[in-house]
Amino acid sequence: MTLRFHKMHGLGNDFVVVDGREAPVAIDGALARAMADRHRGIGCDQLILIEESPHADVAMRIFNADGSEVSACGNATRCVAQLIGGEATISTAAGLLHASRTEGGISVDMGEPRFGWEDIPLAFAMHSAGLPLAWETLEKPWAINVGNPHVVFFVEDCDAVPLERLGPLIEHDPVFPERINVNVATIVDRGHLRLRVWERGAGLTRACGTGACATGVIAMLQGLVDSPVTVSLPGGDLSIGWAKGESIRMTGPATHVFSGEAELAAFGA
Ligand SMILES: N[C@H](CCC[C@H](N)C(=O)O)C(=O)O
Repeated sequence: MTLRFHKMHGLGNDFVVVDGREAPVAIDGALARAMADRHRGIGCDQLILIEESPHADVAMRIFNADGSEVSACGNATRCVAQLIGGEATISTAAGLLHASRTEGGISVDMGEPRFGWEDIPLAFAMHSAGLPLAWETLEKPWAINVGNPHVVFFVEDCDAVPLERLGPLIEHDPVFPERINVNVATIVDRGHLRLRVWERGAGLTRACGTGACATGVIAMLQGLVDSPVTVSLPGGDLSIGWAKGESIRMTGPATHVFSGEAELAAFGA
């Protein structure tokens, strides 16, 4: 079977997007892993499957490069919205997301954040204190769910953190039964922070939309930045806006690189 796909990225966080609306495709973790493989497959951080939805323009399923299926991906949400015209409601496992075209690219209402949840039994309410946990120099993280689970560490210089070593230790720590996305952030000023992310199931990425949402909200809750805040990731900038009781608003670019075809058999399917 021939598979059509779109290669896209959000600030270098790259995706293979398969539109299953025309020709339904059965994608499981093994196939996602094979397609995401940068040597034997097409290569991407996440594989994105678009499907029909009875209550939205489209449904979007998200598979990390390791084949794990997850419920939110901010950068991919902007890419899918752009692919289907810019204005879109997108149904995900984390809920119904609304996207619109703006001069900054694509804006997405990412839903309201949640603090403390079943995946992190030790999670404290955000206004009290960070979790009483530490991994070498990284300590007292803040836990937040923005459709997927994140911990956020505020550090003096996020570029100096050995995230390629500490990231997997934290991601796979048993305190996080669903694993975790790991964010290390440095406040620049009240309108700007820098961020690097070790993503659950994908490793170091050039950008993480939900990580920017998670970090921006916690920095606002801690009174460290105003809303909106510019989040500078290795791949570029996102704008994050939020106020208590409201949906997080993420704005940034979405890039279509090329479209292609591949035989499913090439991935061992
Ligand atoms: N690694 C994430 C999914 C992708 C998130 C990221 N690529 C984004 O743009 O939000 C997780 O396992 O929850």
